[in-house]
Amino acid sequence: MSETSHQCVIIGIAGASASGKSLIASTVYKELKAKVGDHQIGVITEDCYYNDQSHLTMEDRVKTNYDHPNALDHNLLCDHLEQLMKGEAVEVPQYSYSEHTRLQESTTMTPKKVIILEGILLLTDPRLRNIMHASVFMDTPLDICLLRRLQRDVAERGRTMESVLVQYQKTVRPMFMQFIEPSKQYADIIVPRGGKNRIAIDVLKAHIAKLLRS
Ligand SMILES: Nc1ncnc2c1ncn2[C@@H]1O[C@H](COP(=O)(O)OP(=O)(O)O)[C@@H](O)[C@H]1O
Ligand SMILES: Nc1ccn([C@@H]2O[C@H](COP(=O)(O)O)[C@@H](O)[C@H]2O)c(=O)n1
Repeated sequence: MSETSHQCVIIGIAGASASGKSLIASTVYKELKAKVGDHQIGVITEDCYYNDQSHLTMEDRVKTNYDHPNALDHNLLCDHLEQLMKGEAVEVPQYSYSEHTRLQESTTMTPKKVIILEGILLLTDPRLRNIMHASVFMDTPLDICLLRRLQRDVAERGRTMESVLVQYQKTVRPMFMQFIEPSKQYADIIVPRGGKNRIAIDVLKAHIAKLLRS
């Protein structure tokens, strides 16, 4: 746990792709928002900070390793979190998984008391670990993650089944082994089974509710 937070507390949720990070973050957010309002709590997704690749051909964009830390602009993410902690609003980029580029539009994030930050490589970066007040690792078995990613990427991210399987073997699984799994050691809480783990949701809600009262 870091002592650097001022007006805003950051809770990080990391883990494999399709391990349930977005689902648990959005469930905690929606259930707390209903009680405290959305001026107190927000969610930021690390995926919004993928490097813009509009200067590359589609062929080169498809070949990119999106599971390596170099694919992400953590400098911008750290700058934004520091601004939020100082009480300043930021423009969070929007990302297109089908085009592999940043969109022209961004989303304004006003300062919040608590920000839930979710993403695969968050705990690999010491700067982000230091900013976090608490961290969670979604420890869902990889075969379940692959099944869920396959369904989600075909339904929602404009992918074919074959492209998901090729990418999984080439980069997703190897990068998980090299970077993401070893970062589990830095988590305060390890959540098994995925984004519907009710006890984990309630523990996170109780922790955040306590922070909001303080
Ligand atoms: N425990 C669970 N049971 C059933 N489906 C789940 C569970 N956890 C996550 N999912 C589903 O799996 C898919 C991937 O989850 P998501 O939260 O998007 O993962 P991540 O953000 O880690 O990539 C989504 O369609 C989500 O609804
Ligand atoms: N252009 C992109 C950018 C990212 N990905 C994949 O997204 C995964 C991370 O997002 P999750 O919501 O699944 O955590 C990551 O594993 C990248 O492979 C992509 O396919 N294309």
